[in-house]
This record gives sequence, structure tokens and C-alpha cells, in this order.
Amino acid sequence: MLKGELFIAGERRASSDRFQGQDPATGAAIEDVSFAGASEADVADACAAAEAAFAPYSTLPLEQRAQFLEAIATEIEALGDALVERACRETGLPPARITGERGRTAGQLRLFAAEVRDGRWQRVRIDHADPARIPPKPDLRLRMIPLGPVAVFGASNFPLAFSVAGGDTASALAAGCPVVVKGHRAHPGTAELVAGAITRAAASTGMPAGVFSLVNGTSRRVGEALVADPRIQAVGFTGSRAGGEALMRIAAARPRPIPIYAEMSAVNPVIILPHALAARGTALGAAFVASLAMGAGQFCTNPGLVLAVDGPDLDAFIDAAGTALTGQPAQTMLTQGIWEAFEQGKAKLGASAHVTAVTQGAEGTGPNQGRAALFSVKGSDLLADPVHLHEVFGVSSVVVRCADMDELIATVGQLEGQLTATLQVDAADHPAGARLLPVLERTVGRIIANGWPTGVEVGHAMVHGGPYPATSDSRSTSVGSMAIDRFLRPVSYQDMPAELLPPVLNDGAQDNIGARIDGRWA
Ligand SMILES: NC(=O)C1=CN([C@@H]2O[C@H](COP(=O)(O)OP(=O)(O)OC[C@H]3O[C@@H](n4cnc5c(N)ncnc54)[C@H](OP(=O)(O)O)[C@@H]3O)[C@@H](O)[C@H]2O)C=CC1
Ligand SMILES: O=C(O)CCC(=O)C(=O)O
Repeated sequence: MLKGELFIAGERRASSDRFQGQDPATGAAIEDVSFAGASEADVADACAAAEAAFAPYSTLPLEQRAQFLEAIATEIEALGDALVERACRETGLPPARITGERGRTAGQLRLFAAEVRDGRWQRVRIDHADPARIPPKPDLRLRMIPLGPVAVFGASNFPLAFSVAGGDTASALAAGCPVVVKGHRAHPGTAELVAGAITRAAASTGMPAGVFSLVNGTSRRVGEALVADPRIQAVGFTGSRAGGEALMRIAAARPRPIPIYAEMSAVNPVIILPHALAARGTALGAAFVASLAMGAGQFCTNPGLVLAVDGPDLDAFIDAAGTALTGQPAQTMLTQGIWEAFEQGKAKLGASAHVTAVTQGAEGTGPNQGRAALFSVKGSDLLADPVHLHEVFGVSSVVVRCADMDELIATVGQLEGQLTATLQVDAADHPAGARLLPVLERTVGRIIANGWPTGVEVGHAMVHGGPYPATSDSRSTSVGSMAIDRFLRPVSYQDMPAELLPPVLNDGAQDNIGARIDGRWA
């Protein structure tokens, strides 16, 4: 049963500052329980506990850390239907989606457990001393260590996989960092259930209590205080550009600034090359709308921009996409605020003198139901008004009619950073594709051929990131095993006596972890 309490270092804590969850499908408060909002003192307690947990947690045998991650996955699965029902009620997302997301969340935790055991993430390097060299060469040994306590902001649009026990939390815990989560107000009951699962897993595997805390907030002060707290050493965030940028400013203004990994905003261009457009434009139109409308368009990877060379083939694509989109029912969006932002985004696009409204989906019949929309604009006008390129979070996209390939490539080269770019490309398009690839590599984190950007595989070779403003740091990914790197930093030990060295740096201690020894990979 939900209690509506905070989780501070393994203890539940009440508060007189309360808020209600909302059912976006009815627009009404969910009355069964109200939730505690944290005070700044609660945030400080969670951070102090995380700092106290850092030394014991980060120095545990890796096997124990891996077992903790696996226990979280098992505890989340054990929540059963109650978790699915609560998440559906709080988000308006259907059970199949939430069930799939629960599987992904557990899978991510197990992936990071395997990564912890693997040990290669420590990236050991050893350069042996050469006292005979002039000047003498010192003995140098390097490994990656965890940064310290990490703040994670749960995302509204993935109440499980990008929230309390989502990818940021899993990768930070895998790196050896205690985590303080700022829960999203859109799914407080879901957050409480998952926080309970993590707390039980921490207790059953003998973790220090401060390894995990969850604070919710009725005011922005909670998130602000968390990022400003001197004990927090890195931040993971998925949400709006305004929110991410506000937190970046706080992180940078600290007496000791810290890295912030904020995933913010993208329009994820889809580029349909001429031969692909001629051969399969109609089929592409329908498939594009299926990707666009998935999850009420509430994905950071949503295809918000389609670029192609103008002509009858593009008309056929737009006709097919328009037909598919007109048949789209309005879908319940995650929160009233997100629905309002969607309506405003579409209105701003529609008000642009350069934009043509192609068609709309069915009108909503209840609160917070987003009506799909498709627009078009000439390539030469796309950059005339920044509003054409703003992320409109929901089922909305803009088709760009380019005069020719040169204009298309030049336009793509001027886009802001993106999470993804998608190429629809047939064999005869390969020369044009080869011209585009270097431009896309500069702009995006993942380039997809003949697929769609929604649906992110959780694996070892995934990059879910990209240049600003897709993320605040293009050198990293928030999905896949490489996400652990965000919460690590290198330390070199020079001429350190063997007894003082971390065991993994002693000679012969690197079996199976791929160390670089005297320049050669072992
Ligand atoms: N590209 C993407 O991946 C996503 C983009 N979005 C975009 O964000 C919009 C709003 O969605 P939402 O999920 O609520 O995202 P927000 O960025 O508004 O909020 C995300 C989290 O950050 C906190 N936060 C936001 N701004 C600040 C601030 N200035 N100071 C401290 N904390 C802050 C929020 O706390 P609090 O609740 O207290 O404000 C919340 O916990 C959507 O309409 C969409 O445009 C949303 C999700 C994913
Ligand atoms: O589909 C995914 O895994 C990524 C989605 C994401 O990061 C987002 O929509 O915010």
C-alpha cells in the first residue's frame, strides 16, 4: 500500500508539505493517497547519507555491487500488476507499454550487473618504471574511480526506464555512486513503489543505507537544492530544455562545478533520399506516422522533421502520411502541462508565415488528449524562424520540401545537435548518403538507415546522446553499458608501493579485464 512518504537512506519520512498524483485521462486528482514534498533539510539529509555511503559502497567487492543491481531488478518484477496499474493510471500510458518498460528496466539493471562483474570499465593502464631512462621514467598505474554521490531527475515520459530505477540510476550505482533521485511529480505512486523495491534490495544485499534516497518536491527548490548540494558530484536529467539549462547553470555556478548529463530536446530529422522516396514513398508515409504517433509522440527520439527533395514523389509521401495521420485518434498525454506545451507548440508552428498545415488527426474527446498534426515548409524557409526547429513534444512533425540535394545537405548541416538522424536510402542513393554521413556525424549521436528513430536498443554499442541541445555533453550516452563512463573519472598512482595500490592495479591482477600494460593491450 502506498504511504506517500519520502525515502531517506532506507527510512521512510513524512512531511506536512503534500501533493496529489493526477490521472491525466480524467484530469482529476488520484485521491487514495497524498505524497510528501521534501524540504531543503530532507534533501541535505539524503545527500549527507549518500556521502556517508560513498566510501563503503564504492569499495565493496564488485560481485556484491552486481548482486545489489540484480536484486533491484527482482524486487521490481515482484511488484507485479500493482506497479503496472499505478504507472498506467498516473501516466495515461497503456499496460502493454508499461509492461514492456518494466522488462526493459529490469534488463538494464541486469546489463549493468554484468558490466560491473566484467570489470573492464576500470580501464586499467600500467606503465612500468624505467629508472635507467634519462630522465628516469616513473611507475604509473591508472584506473577509473566513481565520482561520488549522483543526483538523478526522473523523466516524466518513461516512468520506469528513465525514472527512479532507470538507466541513470542503474549506471550510477554500477559505477559505485550512491544515488539521490528527484522523483517526477507526474508519477509519485510509481516512484514510491520502485523506491521501496530499491530500498528492500539494498537491505537484503547489505548495502549502506545512504546508497539510495528518493525526494519529491512541490517546488523547484528541491531540485535546485539537490544540484547545488556540495556532496553531489554529477547529475543525470531527462526533460525540457528550460529545465536542463536551469540545472546546468546551478551546476556551473557551484563553488565546485560538477558535470551534468542533461538530455533535453531534439527533432530527430528523417531524410528520405530520392530513390527511396520514388520507390516506396507511400509505404514510408504510413510507417513514418506509426513512429511519430507511438506513445502519443512523447519520445525524445520522435521524428519531428522530415527532409526530402520536392516533387511528385514527395507529394505522394505527404499524401500517405496525411491519410495515416488523419486517422490517428487523439491520445492522452502525460500531464496537463505537457498537453498545454504541445498545444502551444503546434499553435506557434501554425502561426508561422512559412508553414503550411497539412492535416490533423482526430479531435480529442477528453482532457489532455493531444491531437496529431502535420506541417510542411520550404527548405529555403526552414531556418527563417527558429520556431520551425523547436521540439514539439507530441504527435507533430514538419515536412521540409528542399529544392535539391545541395539545399537538403546544406540545411541538415545547419541543424542544432540531435539525438538521431534517420536515412531512408536505396542502393542508388548511396552516393548522396555518403555526402550526408559526415554532416550527420557532426550533428547527431545515432544514425539510422531504413528504420525509425523511436525504440532505443539497450546494448553495448548504443549511443543515446548527441551534441547540444540534444544533450549537454555529447561525449556520452544515457542508454547502454557505456553510460557507466559518465560517473567515473581516472586516477593515476605514481611510484605507489604495492601495499598501498588498489588491488586491481597490482602486477598480474588484471586477468580478463583488458588492461593496457606498457602500451600493449593485454
Ligand atoms: N526531450 C526529452 O527527452 C523530453 C522532453 N520533455 C519536454 O519537457 C516538457 C515538460 O516535461 P517535464 O517532464 O515535466 O520536464 P521538465 O523539464 O519540466 O521537468 C523535469 C524535472 O526537472 C525538474 N525541473 C524542471 N525545471 C527545473 C528548474 N528550473 N529547477 C529545478 N528543477 C527543475 C522538474 O521538477 P518540477 O516538477 O518541480 O518542475 C522535474 O522533476 C515537455 O513538454 C517536453 O517538451 C519532457 C520529457 C522528455
Ligand atoms: O526510447 C528510448 O529509450 C529513449 C527515450 C528517451 O530518452 C526519451 O524519450 O526521453
